[in-house]
Amino acid sequence: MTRVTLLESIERPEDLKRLEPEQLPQLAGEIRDLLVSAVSTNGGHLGPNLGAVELTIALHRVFDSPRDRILFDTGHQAYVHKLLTGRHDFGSLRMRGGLSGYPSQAESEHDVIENSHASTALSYADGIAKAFQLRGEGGRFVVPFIGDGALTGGMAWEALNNIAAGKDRRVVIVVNDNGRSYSPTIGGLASHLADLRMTRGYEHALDLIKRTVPKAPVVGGMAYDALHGIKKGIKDILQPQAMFEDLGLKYVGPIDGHDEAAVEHALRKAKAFGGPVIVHCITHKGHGYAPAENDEEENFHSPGLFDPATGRKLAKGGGPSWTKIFSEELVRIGAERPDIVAITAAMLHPTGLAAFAEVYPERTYDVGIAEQHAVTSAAGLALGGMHPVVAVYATFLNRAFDQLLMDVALHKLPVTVVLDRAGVTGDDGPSHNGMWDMSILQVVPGLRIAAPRDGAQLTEQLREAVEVTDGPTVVRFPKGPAGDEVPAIERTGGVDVLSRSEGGDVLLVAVGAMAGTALEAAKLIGAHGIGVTVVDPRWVKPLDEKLVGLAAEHRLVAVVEDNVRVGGVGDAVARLLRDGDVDVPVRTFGIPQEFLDHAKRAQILTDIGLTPQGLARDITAAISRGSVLEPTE
Ligand SMILES: Cc1ncc(C[n+]2csc(CCOP(=O)(O)OP(=O)(O)O)c2C)c(N)n1
Ligand SMILES: CC(=O)[C@@H](O)[C@H](O)COP(=O)(O)O
Ligand SMILES: [Mg+2]
Repeated sequence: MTRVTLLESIERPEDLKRLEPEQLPQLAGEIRDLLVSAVSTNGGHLGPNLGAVELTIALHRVFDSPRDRILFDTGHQAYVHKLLTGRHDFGSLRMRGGLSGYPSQAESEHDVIENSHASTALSYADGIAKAFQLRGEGGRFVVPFIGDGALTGGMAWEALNNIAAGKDRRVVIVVNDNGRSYSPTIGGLASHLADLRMTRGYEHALDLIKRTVPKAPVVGGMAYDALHGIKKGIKDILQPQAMFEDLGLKYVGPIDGHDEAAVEHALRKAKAFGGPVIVHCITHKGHGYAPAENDEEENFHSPGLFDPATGRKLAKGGGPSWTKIFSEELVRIGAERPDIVAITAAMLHPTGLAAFAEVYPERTYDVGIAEQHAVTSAAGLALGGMHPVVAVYATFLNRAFDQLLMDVALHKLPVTVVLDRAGVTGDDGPSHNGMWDMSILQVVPGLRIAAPRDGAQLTEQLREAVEVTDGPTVVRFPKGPAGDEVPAIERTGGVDVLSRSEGGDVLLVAVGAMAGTALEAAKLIGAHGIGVTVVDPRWVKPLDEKLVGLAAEHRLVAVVEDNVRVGGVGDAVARLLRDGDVDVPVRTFGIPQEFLDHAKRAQILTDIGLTPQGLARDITAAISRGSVLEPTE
């Protein structure tokens, strides 16, 4: 007879509410064991979820999801929420068809925000609270759960400004303050939160007073006045939450976020307040699993596969990653160029800037989860004579499009943006794929885009990019190992010819890291007697005019890119040929115009035909029919 664990008995939040307080530590332990086991085999986020166990238990015991809406900012810390709302199959975590690593409306009525981009939850909360009020449902609570890192994002402060204006809207903001994004959270807000953390005794002192006041013999108003005076004194001396209260937000805290009873007590106080409240909880990222608790190198935020017994990470294999190659080359460039400075948006290690920061700490800036500020502060640095390198994941650049367009490109400033995780990333779900950059950036006047095909080209094109002085440059590459070098047989203008074959049927334009796939596809197509020439444009904006002459020698141009087809490099090639009066049909092979469900990168590339076999099949079909298959969008 297998012992039914407490967790197995919880299918709905109501089951959780029925547990006795003394059962909750056992439940928390079971949850932590499951989190370590599941993430060690499937990947995902461990530190953030280990730190959110007691908080999430308390949230679901105090509030009534889904009547009350509990929102998770960024969503990477929602595994406990999933477990407490009946989703226990964590063996399927991040697998195709299995549990998403983020909230998913398709999975549960308890889930709201699917977007993994940080700093959005408070804006959603403001909107939902307004809707509740307009619909006469003002008694429902909206409970955004936001990390200290996400709180450094500008949207969060835009939202706080608006939430504070809704005095009678039931918004209970839970700040999960573990002092870290990946790295320790930076900036003035972080130090203010740290001040709040330093007054941990503040809330206990107040609670102590409250607990003693009813018991104190009532000797007229004197006792109350005396105690009230002590409370006011404590507030004046210890009260550091002026910032929030000056915004018009009631502040409760700081609370020990691993003391489930204390969190429940604070949440019930906040619930009773009847207006917008901030409940500031102090937690420890990785709490309850030693290897994740002492995570100075940010290894357990999103650890990949590891041995749960020791915490030792399992080797990923496959040779140096694109990120590592970029990281090492930037250090070399930094030694030659004192004007080079590096900027990260709270992702120093994941974007490979840690090595540069190690050598040039005074030339490295972590601006918090604030991509918009990162880009416009880079414009400022460029105006001051520096050449900033802003390293972000491609999907997060969407946040800073206007800043790149109007603060950098309009002023023709020398800023280099390095986009890691460009293209399909896969198991972090639809909002993490870096699949839009080569489309949205097409419209930025004067901006240049490099898509290196291998590590050697990454170092070469990064150097070319930082040499540009009359406008922004972008260098984009995918997640994971850079793989083998892909040599060119010749360079014509700025275009590298990777393979030629007789017959001149197809000009296959391979964009960036798709070069290896394109060469394999060319071999498969060649077996059908179809001549394929494979070229790498290297810089995909602006495109090199040499492509016009090369296209004119062929019957079909096929463009392969790890980007959405709409408005991508394929469309730019078609425009180039039209402008050059070359009437050769162009077929684009890329990512369809849809949000991609989570799965492994390889699975998704297979689904969308971006494999040697898929490309050979589709290109052969196109050339055989002699037709132009318009991109189906
Ligand atoms: C706009 C944006 N930039 C960067 C990221 C990458 N990212 C994911 S989680 C994270 C740190 C979040 O820190 P915090 O909000 O404090 O949550 P914690 O992990 O500490 O629980 C970052 C920077 C993101 N999700 N969204
Ligand atoms: C939630 C988030 O934005 C990141 O933590 C994301 O999971 C990145 O994962 P990789 O660094 O493994 O690409
Ligand atoms: Mg944090």
